[in-house]
Amino acid sequence: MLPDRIPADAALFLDFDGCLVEIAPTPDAVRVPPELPPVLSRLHDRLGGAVALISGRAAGDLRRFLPGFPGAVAGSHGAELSLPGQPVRPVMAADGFDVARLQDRVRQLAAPHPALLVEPKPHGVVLHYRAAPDLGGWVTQAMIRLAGDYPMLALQPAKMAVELRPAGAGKDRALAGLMAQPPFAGRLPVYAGDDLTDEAAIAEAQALGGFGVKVGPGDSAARHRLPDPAAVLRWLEDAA
Ligand SMILES: O=P(O)(O)OC[C@H]1O[C@H](O[C@H]2O[C@H](CO)[C@@H](O)[C@H](O)[C@H]2O)[C@H](O)[C@@H](O)[C@@H]1O
Repeated sequence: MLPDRIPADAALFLDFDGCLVEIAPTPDAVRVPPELPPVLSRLHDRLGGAVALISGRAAGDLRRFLPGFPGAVAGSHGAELSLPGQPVRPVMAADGFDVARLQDRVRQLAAPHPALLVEPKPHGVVLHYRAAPDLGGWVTQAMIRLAGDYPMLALQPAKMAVELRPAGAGKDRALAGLMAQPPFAGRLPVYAGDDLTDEAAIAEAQALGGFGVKVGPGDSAARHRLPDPAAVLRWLEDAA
């Protein structure tokens, strides 16, 4: 079912890849539609500043793609927070391991397979197999084995990728944390996202009396659905 117009008392939480931008062959190849930044700015004004991005991406990465975005950004699945005008800060960095060493170990794993792509993150690492889908099973097993050495990290399957991220992080916790503070507190949480990692945040938004919007195909607990990022943009434009 298509979502209604975004209510004026909404707190709007948006995923990035697959929701605001189409999935691309590599993380750096995504294209931000030119209409998107002004629409996000207008919505930010209209909703009293209660618009945030909640993404698996590093927060700095998101600020680079949307440099003028005036709202809050929760990055690395909520392990980092970037409030407007403030530097990115860790919310729950996983302690007790050397992140550079972990990233080196993943690079070594990937070395025999040049089509694999290693994406280092401030608190973890992603191994992408979009350019070699046949290696998906191998990547998953290799990352599961590696995860055994890192109890403070959680294995996060994603679209054509497997990630190790801080075990305590989660988009649901990021949403709950923002909803506890101004300008989000007291508003109706609305969360839109396309991936498995978004389901916890969709459930959290709905548990707090709001609603979730699943973008694209696949099972979801969301009450509403939009087919793709182009439809998300139209939905945002209608309310901006
Ligand atoms: O939470 P999101 O904003 O949806 O971010 C999830 C992950 O997105 C990126 O990877 C995915 O998108 C890439 C670009 O379209 C694609 O090439 C890749 O196959 C997808 O898995 C990003 O690179 C990750 O860090 C995010 O966790």
